Amino acid sequence: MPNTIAADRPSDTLPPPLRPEPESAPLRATIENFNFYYADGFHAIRNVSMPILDRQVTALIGPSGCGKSTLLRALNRMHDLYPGNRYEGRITLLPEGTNLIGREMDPVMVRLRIGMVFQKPNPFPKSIYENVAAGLRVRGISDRRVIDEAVEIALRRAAIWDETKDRLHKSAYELSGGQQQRLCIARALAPNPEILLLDEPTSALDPIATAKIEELIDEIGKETTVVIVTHNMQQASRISARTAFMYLGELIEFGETSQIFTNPRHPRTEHYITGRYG
Ligand SMILES: Nc1ncnc2c1ncn2[C@@H]1O[C@H](COP(=O)(O)OP(=O)(O)OP(=O)(O)O)[C@@H](O)[C@H]1O
Repeated sequence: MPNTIAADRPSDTLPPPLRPEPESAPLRATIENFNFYYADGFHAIRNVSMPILDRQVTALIGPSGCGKSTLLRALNRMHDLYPGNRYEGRITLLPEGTNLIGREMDPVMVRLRIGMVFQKPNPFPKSIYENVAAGLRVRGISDRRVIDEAVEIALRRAAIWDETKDRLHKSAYELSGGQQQRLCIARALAPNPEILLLDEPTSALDPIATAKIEELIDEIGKETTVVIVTHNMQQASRISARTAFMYLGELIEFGETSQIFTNPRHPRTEHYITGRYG
């Protein structure tokens, strides 16, 4: 029972985190020696380096409080909405090589390029159509035909076109929770984000709505780079190509999802996926 032996060891005798192996698959971004400090000085992310594969789904997993959401929110500079938070290191968007956390990079521009969907569906108090059109209007697109087309494409990609095409001008609040979350995914997809961030997008949904969103993420991930935070390990194993396991702000292990779940190399990863803590 190697698990038991490892679990009984004092934590400071466990091996150090494993550095990710070099990737041969095309990359959309790289995170290098990334540290994040909240305004109160708390060092929430500790020297994380990992790749983000192009047009694949990358899952961030780990016990509550390990820093998954903090890392995700760094990718679109959400932390800049609160003064005093501090980034260190580099997050490079490829192929152009822009440092997303560089001082010269306007956080508002980053948020326009990197879309995000939150845990609870949060449609605007507007029509279904206007929710999806909102991101296009912010980017200065006003041609009605262009917007009509983009709204339809985004609703189709979010697998909610059939349910909404006859009531596009009705309030988004008339949709069910699962439909509202698919609408939020459509809203995030409409401007063609370079990366789509999903922060536990199914945690407020029932199993049927969850299954629909998982199918959807699987499809979206074929064309768009997706990073998802999830507590649900079955979800991570079903929909992601790569998994990053975090613990106390550190990246303990990163690898192919099948390897992480069937043959984890670090004892902490093994303890987590076998349900020893979390
Ligand atoms: N605004 C903040 N100021 C200071 N510390 C914070 C702040 N927000 C989060 N933290 C701390 O940062 C650490 C990481 O939090 P984070 O929300 O990223 O974890 P998580 O892995 O996403 O957790 P969960 O799965 O519970 O959502 C936690 O210790 C948390 O208490």
